[in-house]
Amino acid sequence: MKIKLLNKISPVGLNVFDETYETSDAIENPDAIMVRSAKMHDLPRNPELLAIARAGAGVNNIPVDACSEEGIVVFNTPGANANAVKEMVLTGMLLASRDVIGGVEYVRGLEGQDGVAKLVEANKSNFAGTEIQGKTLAVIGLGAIGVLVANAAHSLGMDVIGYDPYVSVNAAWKLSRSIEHGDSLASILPQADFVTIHVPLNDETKGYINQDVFAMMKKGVKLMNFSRGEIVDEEALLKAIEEGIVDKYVTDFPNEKMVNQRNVIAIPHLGASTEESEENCAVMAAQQIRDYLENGNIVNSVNFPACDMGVLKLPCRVLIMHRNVPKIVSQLTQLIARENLNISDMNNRSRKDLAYTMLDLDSKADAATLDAMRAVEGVIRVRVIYK
Ligand SMILES: NC(=O)c1ccc[n+]([C@@H]2O[C@H](COP(=O)([O-])OP(=O)(O)OC[C@H]3O[C@@H](n4cnc5c(N)ncnc54)[C@H](O)[C@@H]3O)[C@@H](O)[C@H]2O)c1
Ligand SMILES: O=C(O)CC[C@@H](O)C(=O)O
Repeated sequence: MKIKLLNKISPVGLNVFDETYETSDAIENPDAIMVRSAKMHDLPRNPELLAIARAGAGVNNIPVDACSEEGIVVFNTPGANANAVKEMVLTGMLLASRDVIGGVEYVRGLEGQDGVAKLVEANKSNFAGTEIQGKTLAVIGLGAIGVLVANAAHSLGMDVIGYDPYVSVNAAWKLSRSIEHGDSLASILPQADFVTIHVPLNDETKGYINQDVFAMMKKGVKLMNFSRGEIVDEEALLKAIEEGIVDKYVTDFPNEKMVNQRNVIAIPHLGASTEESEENCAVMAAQQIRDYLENGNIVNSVNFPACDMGVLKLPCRVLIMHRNVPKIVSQLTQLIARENLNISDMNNRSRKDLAYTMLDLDSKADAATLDAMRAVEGVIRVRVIYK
């Protein structure tokens, strides 16, 4: 099996692959791709490609809809880098509260001067600020990262309110009971001294923090964006800075416009850049790819349903990706029955308009049966794994 690496992937993750795998950035016609932030929308996809694993959370760099149409499973690694991002958000809030960066630059500028200790005491008030304890933090998006940030901020003495119209049961369980939640942005933003955004970038959230949303915010708010640059409307942001609504904007997504703006602290996308997080993401992504290539199991996909039949023990497993419409499964099983093949076990799962069927057979399926399955209307891809 050939795994193409589109970004630097932690070697600990690559160790998940045994000697039957080849991993490199130079591979052509891969069976699977491992990627971090590389933009894949304009890259060609070879017909053999079965899976793309995003060693991270955001999948906006991957053409997910096109992959679904081509029967390519897209995985991500939910939660694997959440702690790293949480720590960076806390750093961002502290950097926005006192001018630590300006202060450090000031001290550097004193090189070669006499009386440095006296000078810093005379000028330190230029870099003083406020504490985060006792302030109110609004968390937009209570997923893997939002929950960790909310709980950590609460334990540092902040009052925390959150908003997430699609919050999962799992995330809700993890959220500290002291954290309030609102039913709209308007219900959480007016009282917040700090706002932090933890939502995916998609059609709904592009430009989410716009002029109307800035108008809901308290004057002097400090805004953290460790999600994606495009979630914040930059024109509206610059206006909000000008008007004193936003006191500091801390972003992990610098661009040409943001590199040197007043009151903007731009960090070079370091949210997930820790040894621990890179290892966690790479290991999880590699394990998911291996399980899919070797057993056809789908865990943590963002386009196909979760479907897991464990390690393949029978002679043959047929994997069918298809539309979630009536009569497909019955047609597939009839084709198997026609050849007198026995289905020992099966699983069928759906997600929106896509479905996935796994069939464990007591003997090998012949090429003609597999081709007949491929010809069923609504079938996207048929793959077979032999033991
Ligand atoms: N800076 C970095 O290095 C870094 C690292 C990891 C993730 N991220 C970004 O952070 C995002 C969130 O990561 P996560 O691991 O917490 O993902 P997640 O899927 O666990 O959580 C996202 C949450 O946002 C919520 N949400 C979706 N639309 C919303 C809306 N319109 N309003 C409010 N909430 C909404 C979802 O219900 C979900 O609970 C990722 O999609 C990625 O873009 C950045
Ligand atoms: O891979 C990275 O360094 C960043 C990952 C991050 O943006 C994510 O969405 O998980």
